[in-house]
Order: sequence, then C-alpha cells, then structure tokens
Amino acid sequence: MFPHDRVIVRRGPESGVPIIVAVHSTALGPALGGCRMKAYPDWRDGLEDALRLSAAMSEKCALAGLPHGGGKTVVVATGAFDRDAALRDVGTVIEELGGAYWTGPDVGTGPADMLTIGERTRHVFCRPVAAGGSGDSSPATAAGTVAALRAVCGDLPGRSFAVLGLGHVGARVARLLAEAGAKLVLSDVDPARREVAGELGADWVTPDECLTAPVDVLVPAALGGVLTAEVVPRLRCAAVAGPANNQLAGPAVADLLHERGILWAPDSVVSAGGVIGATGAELRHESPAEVTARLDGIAATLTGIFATAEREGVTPAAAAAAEARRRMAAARS
Ligand SMILES: NC(=O)c1ccc[n+]([C@@H]2O[C@H](COP(=O)([O-])OP(=O)(O)OC[C@H]3O[C@@H](n4cnc5c(N)ncnc54)[C@H](O)[C@@H]3O)[C@@H](O)[C@H]2O)c1
Repeated sequence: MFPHDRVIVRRGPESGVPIIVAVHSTALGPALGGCRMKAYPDWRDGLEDALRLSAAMSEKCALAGLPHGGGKTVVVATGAFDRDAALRDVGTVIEELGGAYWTGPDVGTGPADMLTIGERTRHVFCRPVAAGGSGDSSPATAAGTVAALRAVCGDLPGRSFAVLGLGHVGARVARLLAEAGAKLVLSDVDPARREVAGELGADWVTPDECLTAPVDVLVPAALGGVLTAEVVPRLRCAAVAGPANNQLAGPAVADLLHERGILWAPDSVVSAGGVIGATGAELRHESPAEVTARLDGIAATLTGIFATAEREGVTPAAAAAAEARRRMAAARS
C-alpha cells in the first residue's frame, strides 16, 4: 500500500533545484514538517528522506496529541543555486496544497528562511520573533526532553546523564539537568562546545566515550542513526532518551536494546517539544501555560508507552508506532 497522502516532486521554477514535498497524513489535521535543505548524491535520496521523515512526523504529532499529521519538505541543494529562489519555490508548492501542509525550519534552514518561504504562502511557522513568529524551537524541545527524562528516571538529582551533542537543544538540556542537580558527562565533535562542560562543571569526553559512558541515561542530541547494531552491545547505560530524531539505525535495533534490558524512549515522543511549542503559539494560539502543560504531558505519554510495551511484551518503539496508528485510524473513521 502507498502510505502517503500525496508526494510532490517539482523542479523549482525560479531556482531549478528539485523541491520535494511529502504529505504523509492529514487524518488528524493539516500536516506539519520542516523544510530540509541538504546536498544529496541524487534527488531520489532526497525523496527517500522526505518519505521517511514525513511518516516520522505523523507519529510525532499523533503521539503528542496534536490535531496534525506529518509532512516534510526537502530541497535537494546539490551544486550552486539561488537559495532565496529555492525557498520561494518551496512557498509556491506549499501554497498549491491549500493549507494541507505547513512547514517550519529543519536541517539547513532557520526561522529567517521561513520569511522567504512566507513570501509565497502563509502556511509556515517558526518565523523570527521580531516578525511575529515563535522563532527558535529548541528551548521547547529541550523542555520536552527534560520532561521525558523525568518519566524515564523519576527524580533527576543525583542521576547521571551522558549528553551527546551540545548544539541548540543539547546544551539547553545539559543546563536544565545541571540546574536540577544531575551528574553530567558531555561531548560534541565540535571542540568549541567544551566551554559548556566547563561552565557546568561537567566531565568532557570524546563522542565514543560519551556513547559508552556508565550512566543512568544516554541522551542523544546530535544526529540520527546513532544507535546501530555495533553500538548497542557496547552501551553501559540503563536507558536511552534524547531529542535527536531517528536514533535507531534500523527497526531491528529496538529489539537489540530490549534484549539488553536497555530502556529506549522513542524519539518521536521525546523530541516533540519543538513542534508542540511552535504550533501551540502560532497555529492554535495557546497560552504559555497551555504550551507548558502540553510539554509536561510528554512525560505521561512516555509512561503510557512504557506501560503498554511491558504489558504486551513489545518494544517501546513498537508500542509507540501502534498507538500512533491507532490514533490516526480512529480519526479517519
Ligand atoms: N531544534 C529543535 O527544536 C529540534 C526539534 C526536534 C528534534 N531535534 C533534533 O535534535 C538534534 C539536535 O538538534 P539541534 O537543533 O540542537 O542541532 P544543532 O545542529 O544545533 O546541534 C547538533 C550538535 O551535534 C554536534 N554533533 C554532530 N555530529 C556529532 C557527533 N557525531 N558526535 C557528537 N556531536 C555531534 C554538532 O557539533 C552540534 O553541536 C537533531 O537530531 C535534531 O533533528 C531538534
């Protein structure tokens, strides 16, 4: 079965680069998903990314209890091209969808780029705060991650965490954990990020040492695909929970984690804070208190998924996917 509602692949009329918009589901409401601008070896690799990431967004929105489905835009940014023209092309394609899909920032784009896309469509979120948008989504993503970490290990004081990746989200998570009295091991491929460890009085280690640190929770906050069949046997943590999208290198890795008795918190739940915060403020016009309540709700969602997984003898990944499918099917019927 073709699982997507619709997929558009278009040569941008102004820029000439391939623009791909995948709308996975609108069962729960208009689809949401960021605009990724990235060089790919071939446009078909960009299409594959858009198909996979839009399905992941459907799961994320459904599990966050949002009235939205999942989508994704990919701009295949290979070779020289006019960046603003490509962003306007994205806006043109999104406008043609008539509100079935809204976009925001993703890898390779930021709030300022949403203004350029917004020249052609109003179906865009996370514009800069000065332009009336909600701006950087990473504070909300970090807050949601910490809510998830409370669900994983209860009280944070005295617990140990290895945070891999100290960018927009990871550095904020590390600060919130330090403020809560947790013990931290920190790492990033960028040596300049060592200043975060210095500031927080945390241990600074190499990325490989961070991945295999003997801690309560490993917090992946860098790139996806970090949990591979080779890495899982070397892990020395009790649980893995972090904001990095698509942490599992393949579906079978969830079983490997389960067999080793390592609790894995599905990233579709842990990383939902950004989309909860941005769309709460811009699309649903929720008050800060309502947004905070939704962010805190990530803890209850995760606890429910862990309980279902245990009761049914399945992995948290399988329990999360089944729950998202159930919510979308219920909305369709
Ligand atoms: N920003 C958000 O609101 C948001 C929302 C949902 C999910 N996420 C996900 O969270 C993750 C982090 O997002 P971000 O906005 O902080 O990105 P970012 O680019 O600001 O930070 C990523 C950090 O990871 C580091 N890094 C890259 N490769 C690494 C490696 N192999 N080992 C160690 N460190 C490495 C980079 O140097 C950088 O400091 C990404 O997977 C992103 O998709 C972010």
